[in-house]
Amino acid sequence: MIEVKDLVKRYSKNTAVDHLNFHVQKGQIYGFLGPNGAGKSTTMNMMTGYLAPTEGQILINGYDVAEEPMEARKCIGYLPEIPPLYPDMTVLEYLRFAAELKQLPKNERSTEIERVMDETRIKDMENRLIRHLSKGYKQRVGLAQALLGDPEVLILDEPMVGLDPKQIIEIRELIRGLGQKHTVILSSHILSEISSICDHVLIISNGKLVASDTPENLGSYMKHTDAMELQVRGSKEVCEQAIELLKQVKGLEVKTTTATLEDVFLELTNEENNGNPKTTEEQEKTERFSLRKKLRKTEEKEFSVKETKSDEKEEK
Ligand SMILES: Nc1ncnc2c1ncn2[C@@H]1O[C@H](COP(=O)(O)OP(=O)(O)OP(=O)(O)O)[C@@H](O)[C@H]1O
Repeated sequence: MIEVKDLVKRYSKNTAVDHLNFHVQKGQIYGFLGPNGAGKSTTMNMMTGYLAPTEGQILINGYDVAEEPMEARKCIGYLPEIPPLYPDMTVLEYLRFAAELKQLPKNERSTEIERVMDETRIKDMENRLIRHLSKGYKQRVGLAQALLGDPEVLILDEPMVGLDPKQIIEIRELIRGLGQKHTVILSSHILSEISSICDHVLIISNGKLVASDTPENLGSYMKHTDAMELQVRGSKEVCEQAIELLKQVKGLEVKTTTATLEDVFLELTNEENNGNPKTTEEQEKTERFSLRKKLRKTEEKEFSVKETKSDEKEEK
C-alpha cells in the first residue's frame, strides 16, 4: 500500500530524515512514534507530497509521490499538525471549499460533505463559525476535510495534541472507527496514545527508524524493565508478613521504603476527616490546628531520632 524507500530530508546541514525505509500494509492502524524533532512531521509532509525529499522514493498504491503527485494524493487524506482551517468560515462553508479544492465532482459534493459530517459527528455544528468551536471540534472538522473523497489512507499528524482527556477519548474512538475502513498512520510522541489504538508501531529517532513492531511485541521487548510499586498499609507486623510473602515469589526483587512526610500527612488528614465531608469553617480550623500539632509531633520525633544518633556518634 505505502512504500518508503531510503527517504532522506536535509535542511541545510541538519538531516531531519535519515535513510528511512518502511512498508505500510492495507487496513491497519500505524503509529508513528518519536520524540520532538525526531522527523515525524517532515516524513508525513513528504508522504503527502507537501515537501520534496532530498533523496529517496515514496510509493502510494504504486504511484510515485514525486512523479505522479495528483494520483498519489487522491489516495490520501491528510490532517497536518496544525489543521488548515479558516476561522471566519462556518463548518459547512469550509467543507464546501475543501471539496472544491480536492476537485470532487460537483454533483457528489453535498452528499460527500453530509457523509463526512456524520462520520465525524459535527452535523450539529455545520452553521457555526470555526473560530467559535472547541479544540476538539476543530480537530473533527480537520478530520472531516481529510475524509472528503473517501481516501484509502489517512495520515494524521499528532491528532490528539492539545486536547483535554475527554476529547482525547472521543478522537481516539473516532480514529479506531476510521481504522475499520481506512489505512491510518498517526503520529505522536506519547507511547500510551499510540499503543492503545495502533496495530503496528514505527519508532523514529533522529530521523532513523529504530523499531517496527506490534505494540505487544514492543511491550515484551521492554519486559525486563517492568517495575511495580506495591503499598501495604497496616501495622508493622502486617507489613512484615506481606514482605515475607512477596519474597517467596520467584524472580521478584523486593525493595522496601519507609513512609515519607507526605504519606504521614495523607494518613493524618484521613484520620482527621474520618471519612466525613468538611462542614463549617470552624470545624476546618480545629482540624487544621490538630493536624499541625500532629505534624509537629512527627517532625519532633524525627528530629529527636536524628539527635540521638548524632549524640551517639559524638559519645563514640
Ligand atoms: N522548515 C525547516 N527548516 C529547518 N529545519 C527544520 C524545518 N522543519 C523541521 N526542521 C528540523 O527537522 C527536524 C525534524 O523536525 P520534525 O518537525 O519533522 O520533527 P517531529 O518529530 O515532527 O517533531 P514534533 O513532535 O516536535 O512535531 C528538527 O530538528 C527540526 O528542527
